[in-house]
Amino acid sequence: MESQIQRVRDAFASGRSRPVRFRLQQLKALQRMVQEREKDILEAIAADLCKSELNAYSHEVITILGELDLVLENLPEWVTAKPAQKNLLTMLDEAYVQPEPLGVVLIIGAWNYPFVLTIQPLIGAIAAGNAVIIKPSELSEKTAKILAELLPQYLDQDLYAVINGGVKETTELLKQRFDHILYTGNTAVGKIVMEAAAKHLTPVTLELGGKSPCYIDTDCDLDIACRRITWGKYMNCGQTCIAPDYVLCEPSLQNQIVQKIKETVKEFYGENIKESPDYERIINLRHFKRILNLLEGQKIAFGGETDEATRYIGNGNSPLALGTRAA
Ligand SMILES: NC(=O)c1ccc[n+]([C@@H]2O[C@H](COP(=O)([O-])OP(=O)(O)OC[C@H]3O[C@@H](n4cnc5c(N)ncnc54)[C@H](O)[C@@H]3O)[C@@H](O)[C@H]2O)c1
Ligand SMILES: CCCCCCC=O
Repeated sequence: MESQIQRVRDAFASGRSRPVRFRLQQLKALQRMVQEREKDILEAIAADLCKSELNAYSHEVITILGELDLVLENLPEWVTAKPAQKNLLTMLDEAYVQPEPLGVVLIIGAWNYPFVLTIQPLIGAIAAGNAVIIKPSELSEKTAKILAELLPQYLDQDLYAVINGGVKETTELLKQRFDHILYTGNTAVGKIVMEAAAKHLTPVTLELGGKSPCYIDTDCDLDIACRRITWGKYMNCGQTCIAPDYVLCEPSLQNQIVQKIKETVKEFYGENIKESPDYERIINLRHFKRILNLLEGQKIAFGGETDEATRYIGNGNSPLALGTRAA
């Protein structure tokens, strides 16, 4: 691992990641990879999360193509030096702000949107002229595998390296010095990443978890509110960082909200949700059991059917639909 990182560091030191022309060329190669290998990418995401082709494309691929278009169009302007305001100390100088690459960047991806959450930071890191070590989540193993297979076929192999592995490998990686770390995942591991980075005074960007409550007021349009909440909660079977976690409302609205969400779920996924091609599955058995534990002792409003073999939880990984509590 150390020699792999040293190879990436040497490639950065060679200076070839810096010219804007090179960055644009690498980003176009990444764009080509997504376009040419779309089928393989969608298959890998589907295998990890049981995502339909349409969902995998609209959740993950379309975002990346949009990000690439944005960066390809704007990068030349973004990297141009901008005049800086002068002061007493710099009044005789030519003063400007010039964006510079940081060096070797570590990207640690998460499993819930395994392609977009790994490739989006990669686009930014390449655009800024950095070299990159990419560590996809080991939980979404098919996507991790396809990234390790495809990226070296399209990108400079010395500047951008994929290192796959689990906690052991990530722990080893974090002992090394990086110039920036971008991590997406849970808060507990976020603290581990920040502590490891602090040892080298490495700056970090941490995209962590949290709670996303919804509030439905008495003057809301209930149909629209319930439709939007259902969409946000059931997308990717609830496995989205900003999926609604719970709904706060006047007690008088509770039954109507549960009823409207039930109806919307049926409209979105049909009578037999288990057979719906649009309804995903929980990423692994550990998370499946964790969610079942959360449901223990709760009042189930509707659904609740489970199938451990396929990690199916009927009507969603969703206390909203599965349980209601009076305020
Ligand atoms: N803010 C955002 O944009 C965003 C996006 C997606 C997910 N999330 C949050 O991420 C969380 C889900 O992610 P997760 O943590 O389950 O993903 P995960 O299990 O895939 O872990 C994330 C990464 O951390 C590494 N890792 C795990 N344990 C480690 C350890 N002990 N030491 C070092 N590295 C370790 C893994 O190898 C993986 O690459 C949720 O809380 C979700 O809300 C946030
Ligand atoms: C449509 C892209 C959703 C990305 C969500 C990231 C958090 O889980």
